[in-house]
Amino acid sequence: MSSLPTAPGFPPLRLRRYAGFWLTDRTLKFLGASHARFSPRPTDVLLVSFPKTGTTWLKALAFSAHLPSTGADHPLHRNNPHDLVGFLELAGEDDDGLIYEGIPSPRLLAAHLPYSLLPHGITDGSGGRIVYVCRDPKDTLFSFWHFHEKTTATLQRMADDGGASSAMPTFEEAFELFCKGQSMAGPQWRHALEYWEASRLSPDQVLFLRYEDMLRDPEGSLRKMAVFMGCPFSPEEEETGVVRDIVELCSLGMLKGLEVNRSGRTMLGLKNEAFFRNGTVGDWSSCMTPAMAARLDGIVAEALEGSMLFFLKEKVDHVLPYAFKTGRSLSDQ
Ligand SMILES: Nc1ncnc2c1ncn2[C@@H]1O[C@H](COP(=O)(O)OS(=O)(=O)O)[C@@H](OP(=O)(O)O)[C@H]1O
Repeated sequence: MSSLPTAPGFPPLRLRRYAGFWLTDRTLKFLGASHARFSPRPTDVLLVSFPKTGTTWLKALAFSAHLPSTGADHPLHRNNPHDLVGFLELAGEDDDGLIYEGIPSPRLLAAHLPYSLLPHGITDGSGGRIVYVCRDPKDTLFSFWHFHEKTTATLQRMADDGGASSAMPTFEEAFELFCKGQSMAGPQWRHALEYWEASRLSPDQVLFLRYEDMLRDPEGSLRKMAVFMGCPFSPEEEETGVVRDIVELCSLGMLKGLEVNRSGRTMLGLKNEAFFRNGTVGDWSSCMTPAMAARLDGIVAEALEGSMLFFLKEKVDHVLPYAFKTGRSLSDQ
């Protein structure tokens, strides 16, 4: 680790560049152990996201799709989604590495790791399916900014790197770091591109979703996920409105209002309330000037030029900032 390039990141944690990504010391420290100790199963479903792109929502929806009802005894009424679907990265931190071994199949797990840094047993096609969600980088940064305000102290404790700064950077400073890709698991565009390429090469193994599309059509997105995860809704469930009920239960307004999310903390010590804010598209415009937005859009477009995934500013119902086109592979860049 000490030989890797190091730099400050946003949130203000020391990051090291490894295999093209900026990772925290904590992630790097346990990465090898996570690979060694985690045994993928063909029935696993892994929910992957860059931080602040829809992880919490994806966890709630995927978890609920596996349950028969949304009644008062539903675990989401008493648990934050992060405590129902654990992060794969934590397997390396567990002393005996068995935290996920006791979960019966099919297991539902999550990760913020780039595709190229997932355990090989997952990416070689024998380790189950991956659902990936991506989001407009401008909204991602804005969301991170607000999350950071609420969680600085805990994030620093979690970082465990001694290199964290306690100072809250200005939005402009955070923007500069984000533009350089210096955020947890950044750059975001490279993270998304790896999963986009994997989804094109292996559509049965990787489902690529967009947060903006999920907002526009939550029921359709949930159905798509359920089919992909191997638990499609039956005609009876459709008839009784299960899809609508799950979407309602997992909506931002509903989850945010639950007592557990207003007062509790996740198992990692983060305030539950910090995971729920506005959940909209285009919030970035309250903090980012048009010039800043154009610069970030330009950086992303340039980084992805000629590749398979393009983030473009498109105004289709104000929720489709992306367009995709085919081109050369990431490995060619
Ligand atoms: N249920 C639901 N529906 C829609 N949107 C939701 C939901 N839950 C969380 N959010 C919004 O997602 C943003 C947080 O991102 P993540 O969940 O990826 O955060 S984390 O990586 O798990 O820390 C953050 O976005 P912003 O509102 O833009 O900050 C949350 O408000």
